[in-house]
Amino acid sequence: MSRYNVEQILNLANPVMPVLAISELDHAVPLARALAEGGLKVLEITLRTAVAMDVIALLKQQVPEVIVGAGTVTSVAQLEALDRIGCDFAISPGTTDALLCAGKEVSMPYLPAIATPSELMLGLQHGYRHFKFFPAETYGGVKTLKAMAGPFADIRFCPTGGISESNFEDYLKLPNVMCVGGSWVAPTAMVEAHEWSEITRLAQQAVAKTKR
Ligand SMILES: O=C(O)C(=O)C[C@H](O)[C@H](O)COP(=O)(O)O
Repeated sequence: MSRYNVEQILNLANPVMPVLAISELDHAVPLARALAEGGLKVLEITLRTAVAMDVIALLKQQVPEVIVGAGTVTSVAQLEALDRIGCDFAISPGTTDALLCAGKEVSMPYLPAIATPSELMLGLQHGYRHFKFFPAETYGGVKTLKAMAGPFADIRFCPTGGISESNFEDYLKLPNVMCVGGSWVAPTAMVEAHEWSEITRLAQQAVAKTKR
């Protein structure tokens, strides 16, 4: 059983859930520690790299202060494999009927993504109340989320995709947004150059901005 439910995870992720595509296993621990030190403790490890599953298992073992989630979950087989290795939560960039069903059976929280009202309504039918909104900027960003708050007032979102230091605060002002997701707090060039203290600074900057 995961330590947290989806509501707690999204609350703890505020203001930003770093979206990470880690290509070298050696980067995982220092990167997670750098982000945690900066105040960002809920991480989305995308399954876009060959080592992603190993990264998740390693972080679960060695960095207990972070909450380790998986992103880019596109199949039920992946969801079940993540559950077996004790991942804390799973996120998809979209969803399918099969994933919505399987997400209710696994022991960790599953966050499906939507981009339209019809996709949202399919998720509602399956009992979901929290969604990733992806790709946020391309699908109307803040304006779309404001429109969704009319018919779907009690639904909460984690918008992701195209969000950066320059616009994340606009999203966090919305009552239906619990946190945003973004890769800007851990740029690939900084990770490759092992600039861990710079990454801590980016994380601190995001946290400080939202406390003003
Ligand atoms: O891989 C996934 O599962 C995704 O859902 C995509 C990521 O969340 C976005 O690619 C992050 O967006 P950026 O912050 O614009 O880089």
